[in-house]
Amino acid sequence: MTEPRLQMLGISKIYPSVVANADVNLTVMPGEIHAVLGENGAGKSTLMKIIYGVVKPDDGQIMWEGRQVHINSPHDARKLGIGMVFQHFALFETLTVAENIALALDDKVSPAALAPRIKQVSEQYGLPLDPQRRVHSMSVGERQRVEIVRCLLQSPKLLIMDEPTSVLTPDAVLKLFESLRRLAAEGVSILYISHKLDEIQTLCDKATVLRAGRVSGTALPKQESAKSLAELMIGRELPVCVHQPREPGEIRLSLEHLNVESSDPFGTRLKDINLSLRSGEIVGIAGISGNGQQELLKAISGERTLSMREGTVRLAERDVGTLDAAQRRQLGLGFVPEERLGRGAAPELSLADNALLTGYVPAAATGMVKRGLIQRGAVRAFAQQVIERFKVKCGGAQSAAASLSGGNLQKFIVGREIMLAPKVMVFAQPTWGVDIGAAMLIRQAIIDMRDQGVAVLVLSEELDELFMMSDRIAVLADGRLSRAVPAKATSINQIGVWMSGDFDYQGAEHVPA
Ligand SMILES: Nc1ncnc2c1ncn2[C@@H]1O[C@H](COP(=O)(O)OP(=O)(O)OP(=O)(O)O)[C@@H](O)[C@H]1O
Repeated sequence: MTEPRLQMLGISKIYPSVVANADVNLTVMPGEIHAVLGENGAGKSTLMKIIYGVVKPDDGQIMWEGRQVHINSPHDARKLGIGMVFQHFALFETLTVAENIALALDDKVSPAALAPRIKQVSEQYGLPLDPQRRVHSMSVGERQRVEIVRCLLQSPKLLIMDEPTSVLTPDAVLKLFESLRRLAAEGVSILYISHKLDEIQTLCDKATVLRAGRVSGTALPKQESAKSLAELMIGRELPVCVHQPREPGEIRLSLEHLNVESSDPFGTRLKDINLSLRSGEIVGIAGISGNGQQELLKAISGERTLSMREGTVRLAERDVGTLDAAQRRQLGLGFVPEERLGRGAAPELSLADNALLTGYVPAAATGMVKRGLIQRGAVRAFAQQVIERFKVKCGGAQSAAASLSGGNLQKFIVGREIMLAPKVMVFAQPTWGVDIGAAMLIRQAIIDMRDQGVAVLVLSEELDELFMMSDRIAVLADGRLSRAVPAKATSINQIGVWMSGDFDYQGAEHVPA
C-alpha cells in the first residue's frame, strides 16, 4: 500500500482564549488534492501554519512519508519538500521576477543563474513568466505565478495553498487549476484552503472539514454539491437572503465627472466617473481589484480629497470633495475598506478600541464619547453587541484585533459599521475571506440596512454576491465606470463581458457637465 505523504495525528493547539486545533487527524496521499474547509476560525490556517513550521503544536505528531518529524521553522518545512503559497504575497514591486525569487530561496543563487530555470519551470507547468519583468507591471494573477514558481523551483512534494483564488480572474482560476492538476498527476500533494465551495468541488479529491478546531467529517467533494458541502461545514441548512423590490428615495451620494490620478505610481486613473446612489437602494460595482477600486474608494471616503478639476463628490446636496474622511463620517458616511488590517482595524488595539475608532462620531449616536470624555462602558457594550449580532468568534471585546481569524475580523469590521447606522454606506469586498454561512448573514444585514433607507454601495469581485443583493449593478474596468443597470435587466454573463472593459461608455449615467 502507498505510504501517506503527510499524516497529522492528534494535533492540538490552544491559545489563551480559544482551542484552535483539537485532536486533529489529517492524512494526505501522494498526488492528492485535499481541501481543508471550515467556518471562519475553525482552525484551518493554524493547521497549515503547523505544517509549515510557523506555529508549534501543543500536542500531537506529524509523520512525513512514514517517519515522525519535528518541523520547527519554514526552513525545516522546505527541507522536507513542503512549499506554501500565502494569500498575501510578499514581493518587491521594483525588483524583477528573478530578483524576487532569488531573495526568497534558501540556497543563494544569483538572479542571472536562476533565470533559465524560472523560464523552464514556468513553461513546464503552464505558468509563463518572464524572469526579467519587474513585478510592478504584473497583474495579481501573474504575481501569484511568481509565488507558485518560487515554490516549484524547490520541487515540493506538498504544496499548501491558502485561499489562492481570492485575487484571481475566472480565467486565471482555470489556468491555476490546470497547473495544480498537472502537479498532482506528477505526484505532488496539494492542501487547498478556500471558502469557494464550487472550486473545491471541481478541483479536490478529498476534503477534511473542521468545526471549532475539530475534524467534524470528511467528504469526497466531487460527489457533493456546493450546498451539501456548505451544510456539512456549518452543520445546519444554509441560510438564504431575502431581497424584496423597493422604491428608492432621494439621492444621498453623487459622483460627478471624477477624473482622479492615483496616488500609487502603479495605480489606475479614474476616468470621468458618474454615479448617483439613492436612499433605500444597493448599487453593486463589479470588477477585479486593480481597476480603480482603491482610487474610487479613497475619493468617496475622503482618504483622498479632491480639487475642483478632479470632479465632485456630494453627500446629499453637499459638496464634500475637500472634506477629509473624519469630516465625511460626521456627515453620515460609513465605510469598510478592503484591507482589514491597518485600514479597517488597528491590529494591536482591542475590538472595543477598534469600535471607538469609528464609533466616536456624534452622528452615530452611540454615546461612546460624552462631553469629550470616552465612556468605556458604552464602548465595550457596543463592541459586545457587534460580537453577538455578527457571531464574531473571539475571546471578548478586549481581544486584540490581530488575534482574530481573518474572516472573524472581517465580520467585526462590517458589523461595527452597519451598527453605526450611517446614511450612506460603502463596502469594499464585504465578505472577503468570510465563510459561506457568515457571508449570508452579512449580505442579509446589508439588505436590511437598505430596507431601512440607507444608501448602499458595494464593490465586490463576487458576481453571485452582487446579484443576490443589488438593485442596480455597474462595472468598474480600467478606471471607467459603466452605467448602473437594474440587476434584473442584466445577467452574470453580460456583467462578465463588461468586466473586460467592453461596455458602452457613452451610455454611462448622464450627469450635467
Ligand atoms: N496568534 C493567535 N493568538 C490567539 N488566538 C489565535 C491566534 N491565531 C489564531 N487564533 C485563534 O484560533 C482560532 C483559529 O484560527 P484560524 O486562523 O486557524 O482559523 P481559520 O479556520 O483559518 O479561519 P478563517 O477562515 O477566518 O481564516 C481563531 O479563533 C483565532 O482567533
